[in-house]
Amino acid sequence: MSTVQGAGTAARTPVTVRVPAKVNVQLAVGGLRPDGFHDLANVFLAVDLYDEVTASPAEPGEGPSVTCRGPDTDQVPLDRTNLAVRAADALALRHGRSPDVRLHIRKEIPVAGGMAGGSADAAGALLACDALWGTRTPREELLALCAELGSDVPFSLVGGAALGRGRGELLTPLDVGGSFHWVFAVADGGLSTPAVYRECDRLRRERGPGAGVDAVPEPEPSPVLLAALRSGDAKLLAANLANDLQPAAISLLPSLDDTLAVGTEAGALAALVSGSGPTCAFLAEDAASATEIARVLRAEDVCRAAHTATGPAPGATVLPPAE
Ligand SMILES: C[C@](O)(CO)[C@H](O)COP(=O)(O)OP(=O)(O)OC[C@H]1O[C@@H](n2ccc(N)nc2=O)[C@H](O)[C@@H]1O
Ligand SMILES: Nc1ncnc2c1ncn2[C@@H]1O[C@H](COP(=O)(O)OP(=O)(O)OP(=O)(O)O)[C@@H](O)[C@H]1O
Repeated sequence: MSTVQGAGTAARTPVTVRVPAKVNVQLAVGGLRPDGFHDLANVFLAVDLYDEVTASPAEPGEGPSVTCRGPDTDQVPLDRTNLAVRAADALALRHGRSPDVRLHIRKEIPVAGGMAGGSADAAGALLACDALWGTRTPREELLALCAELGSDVPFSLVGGAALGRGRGELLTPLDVGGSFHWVFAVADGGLSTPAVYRECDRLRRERGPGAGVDAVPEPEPSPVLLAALRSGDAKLLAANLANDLQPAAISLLPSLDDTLAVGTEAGALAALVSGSGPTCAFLAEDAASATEIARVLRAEDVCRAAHTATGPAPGATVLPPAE
């Protein structure tokens, strides 16, 4: 049996971790910071649309490799820049060991869709490699590694619902009093997150001095929105959904306006762009309404795919070994 020095026992069989997508029910974006990030009040909700990351043993010195299956995975890099590989590298460095692992990603989360797909894979790979290598990294250290890998990655690990401050990595868990029904309309192609933040700054600058990027207020979570989550009140949540990146995403991809309008016409309580987009999110009254909204979105041909999902969903979870 192989063991890792100063740590637990390494697994000889593959470890699979399931990780949820997210929707931002509030995304309040502050001014541009000197480090190139924006301060946020970011209210995350995890939904039950999942990627699965499997970590399998590799030969000593082989290093990390990754394969990926699912829609649009031709856009996912399979080299050292893949976020799952970067996570394996970061964990191995932390433990002073060689990052020998074969990673496989089963992808359901839209690629470059504003639903934290790459972040989910990073969180999944961290947890899967930690179990495979028996490195038993304390939760706080895993969260710190997640934050190094990306602003959304800590939330992918914890799931549920949380308020993200700072650049989104400083999390406070939130109580949720029920399950919310969603429909996600996946666009053809993706949007680059940095490009959407840049466009947000540009639009603010365009509004002129005094109203533009220099006069952005401190982002704050909405107390009414947090109360809606706590009570599980879908109508109250719908009335308070807000995404400061939405005008920027629509400016870069104007057809999103049509997608949002079609889902609203089909009976959604509210519609918004998910994070940096271009996936559009529709909050539905119940499961039947969600199914109907998804049907109409597909029939009207305003998206490449429409998925129903519910949230909150659990964060990254090690699955029991397959029989
Ligand atoms: C849009 C959201 O998905 C909402 O949850 C996130 O803010 C984006 O999180 P992410 O994809 O994990 O982003 P990161 O990998 O940390 O950063 C990518 C780029 O997005 C921009 N970025 C990201 C987060 C943030 N608070 N401010 C930013 O301006 C920066 O240009 C940064 O270089
Ligand atoms: N494992 C991965 N899965 C998907 N994309 C990845 C991965 N690793 C690296 N990438 C790169 O990251 C880019 C962003 O993809 P991702 O799916 O994370 O976007 P996103 O969901 O919009 O992110 P977020 O919502 O966190 O801003 C992709 O275009 C791809 O080049």
